[in-house]
Amino acid sequence: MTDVVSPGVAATALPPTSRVDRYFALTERGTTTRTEILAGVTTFLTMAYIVLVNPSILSAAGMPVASVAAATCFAAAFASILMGLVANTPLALAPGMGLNAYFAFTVVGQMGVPWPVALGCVFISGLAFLILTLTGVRQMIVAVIPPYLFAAVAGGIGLFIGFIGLKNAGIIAANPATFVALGDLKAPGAALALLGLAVIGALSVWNVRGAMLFGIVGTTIVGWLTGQVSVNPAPYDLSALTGTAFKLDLPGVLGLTGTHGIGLVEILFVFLFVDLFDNIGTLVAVTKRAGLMDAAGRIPGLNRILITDAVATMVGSIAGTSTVTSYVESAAGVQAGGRTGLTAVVTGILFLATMFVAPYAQIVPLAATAPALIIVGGLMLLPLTEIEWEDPMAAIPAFLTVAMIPLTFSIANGLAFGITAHAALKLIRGRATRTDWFLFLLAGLFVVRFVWMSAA
Ligand SMILES: Nc1ncnc2[nH]cnc12
Repeated sequence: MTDVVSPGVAATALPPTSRVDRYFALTERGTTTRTEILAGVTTFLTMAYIVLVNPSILSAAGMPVASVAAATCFAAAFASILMGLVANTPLALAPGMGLNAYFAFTVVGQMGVPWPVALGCVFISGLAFLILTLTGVRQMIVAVIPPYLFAAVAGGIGLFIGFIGLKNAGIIAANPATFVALGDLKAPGAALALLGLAVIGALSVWNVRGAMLFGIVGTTIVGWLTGQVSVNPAPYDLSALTGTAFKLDLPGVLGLTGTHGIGLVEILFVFLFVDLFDNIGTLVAVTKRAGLMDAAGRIPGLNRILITDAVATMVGSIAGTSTVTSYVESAAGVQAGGRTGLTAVVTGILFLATMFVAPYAQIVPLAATAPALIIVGGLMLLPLTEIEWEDPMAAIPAFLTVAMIPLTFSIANGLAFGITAHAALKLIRGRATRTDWFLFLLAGLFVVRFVWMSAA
């Protein structure tokens, strides 16, 4: 997969009529400005839930909700507009589900890293992503990871997100005998979340654009009517929007030594690898659906897309949010006819406009964002269908990856189990080759990590 198309190259059958047409190659790709605008609005509606859900997750790390909402809008706007202008692809971006949970619950919650330092880690992982892409090392890494592990990580993250949603809703609860059990469904929060689940589910099966967004807003209104939501009508202070901007602590990252030393390597590794996995998986899914892949199965402008992603992650961390990634929801815009970067630019402009209502994100209760987590989690299971489950060489590492991510509440553990099992089975089956040295290096590091963790 290499960079084969530049934006603005327009070998048209019909002469392009405007500069916009020439820049985005609208006529060449058989689309119009109107179709692209509609597609951009469609993508925005399907992914706008992140403006409410991301702050609700990152607030678990102690980050201010209004500021994270603003940072989410800004990062999504910046990244989507850049993607449209630089890579001319109908791909919108935003802070990714999965890594936001890893950021809040594992890095800050379990490892005790302060959130500004965690933002510093996100910045460095974005920089590393950029360097790996520019030097071609990324291609080498992708080559040693089998496609089924990409799929398994995506599915495992889907279960992880769904698990967090069910837990946030109180639909499941801790149980000393069985670890996890059914929660009290009559509790107000659980009942409200179940209602939200029903509403989003119904809107989704009716193919309503913005099902997720309307479901969250509708659930919040019901929560308000039933006295579960306190709405503070005071006008908001615009300075609240900048509570996370420029707060990243880079020197603090270098200070993560001692007990955090090995943790730092792991944090950077997970941020980097999951961003890489997320992007490649999403790109394949969306460009395939848009018919933008070339005959050899290559993604046009791949390097530009990944460079944009890396820069977006760095800018997002400066604004105050976890890793920014290409959104699989962009497929909705593609379904609506979007074929060029103009679609992404329109989505980005809408995110920019949303920034000014960001402080109201605080009104939305956990019970209203939980149903979105559950449904997004379910949708992220789709890549699991690509795994050859009848082949134990694939099924065993894939299952370990899928199971360990939610059950250990850690993407890192799932990655570690999957990659180690893949390497071990390759060795046992006598299929290891010299070109697999990087795979075995990774697996070796994971084994050292497991030994170190159990000794700690
Ligand atoms: N991590 C992620 N990757 C791709 N699409 C997403 N949509 C929401 N979160 C996503």
